[in-house]
Amino acid sequence: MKKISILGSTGSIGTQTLDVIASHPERFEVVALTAGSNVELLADQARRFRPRLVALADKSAAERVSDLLPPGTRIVYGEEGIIEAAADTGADLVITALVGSCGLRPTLAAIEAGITIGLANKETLVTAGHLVMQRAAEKNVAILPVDSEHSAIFQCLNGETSKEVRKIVITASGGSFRERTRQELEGVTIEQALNHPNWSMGAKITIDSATMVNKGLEVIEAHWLFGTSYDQIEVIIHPESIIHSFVEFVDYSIIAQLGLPDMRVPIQYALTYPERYPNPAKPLNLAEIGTLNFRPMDMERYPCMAMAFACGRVGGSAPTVFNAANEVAVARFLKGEISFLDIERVLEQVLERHQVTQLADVQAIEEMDAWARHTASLI
Ligand SMILES: NC(=O)C1=CN([C@@H]2O[C@H](COP(=O)(O)OP(=O)(O)OC[C@H]3O[C@@H](n4cnc5c(N)ncnc54)[C@H](OP(=O)(O)O)[C@@H]3O)[C@@H](O)[C@H]2O)C=CC1
Ligand SMILES: CC(=O)[C@@H](O)[C@H](O)COP(=O)(O)O
Ligand SMILES: [Mn+2]
Repeated sequence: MKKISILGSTGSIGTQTLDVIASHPERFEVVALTAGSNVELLADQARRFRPRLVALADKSAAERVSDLLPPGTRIVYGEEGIIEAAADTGADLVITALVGSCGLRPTLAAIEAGITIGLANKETLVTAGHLVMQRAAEKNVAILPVDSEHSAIFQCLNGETSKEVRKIVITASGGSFRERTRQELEGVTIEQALNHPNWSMGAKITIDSATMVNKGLEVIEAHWLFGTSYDQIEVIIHPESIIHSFVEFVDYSIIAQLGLPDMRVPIQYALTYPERYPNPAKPLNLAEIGTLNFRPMDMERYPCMAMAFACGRVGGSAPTVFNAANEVAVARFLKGEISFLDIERVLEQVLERHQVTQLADVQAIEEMDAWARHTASLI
């Protein structure tokens, strides 16, 4: 039995991870589950999967959950609690499905404990890719991608080295507003922005998809996961989200990974790697789909894509600032404080005020993250 800890079990990735686990009860044991504040769903999951420990970010939520849990379940809270769930419950694999850079310390703690990471929480790699990848290499810890594009690239590479790769091509759906011009983005609503054409996901990543920040974060994530230079990473729009990404090798062979847009496929691959098992998802029928479409990325239509590439290339503190400012801008948009187009204005203005520096440790990352959040909250 592989022992699994899920950070963010009540979210979109977390619940789908439990879905996959439930379809292979003989292979997996859930040892820890964590949530922000969703007491009812976490308690329900705990009654079903019987983890040794549950953690809630929110202390009052942790107090409320105790009556709802099976006897003997340990309850912890706060960042320390999430870290305990990541590193101290005997897990073989931690699925990091928290949203935002709050995933950084728990991920590093799991790496310190020598636990394999199934990484959905891309913000962790964007904000501190150099620290995470260096420590994972030193501790000989595998970081298995859960993000659909990165799982695709990982499967296409299949162990081939970066010197054989000509380029990595990440596909983008184009998001909720892909058929709109920039002028038509004025006045779009939260509800419209949350209506992703292909994927059902948490609110933050759905907005990121609409602004194309998601793809920008994924470019930086790919750089760290696969050691690819930014010149070797390309993004194209593929509205059907059937090809999840592809790799072109030096001999111009292209290997792609295809499937219906269902996160249970990449989630399961991380859970069972290096093996493959039947999946609760549906098979892809290309004859039924008939046509797949592609168009080039338009950096003027999607300026956040250009900003992300620039931040990745500059390196140092730039991706940390880009990520933190975006987290605040998206939260403000979702609260109705700023408009959709203001998200990119906030990003531009925070980056303009930022002077790039090197961030040597987690404390430096967190200080820069706090500066960017504060600045983004004032624009
Ligand atoms: N959803 C998807 O299909 C995909 C997601 N990803 C990435 O996976 C990650 C998770 O995304 P998604 O599942 O959509 O997000 P959701 O918003 O659906 O879920 C987030 C999870 O994190 C918990 N959480 C939120 N804030 C905190 C906090 N401050 N401290 C501790 N826990 C917290 C939530 O708890 P609660 O429920 O209590 O609020 C919930 O369990 C993101 O990084 C995203 O970019 C990548 C590829 C696809
Ligand atoms: C499912 C997944 O991995 C998301 O990151 C998805 O890629 C979002 O789609 P787009 O950002 O391409 O719209
Ligand atoms: Mn993705």
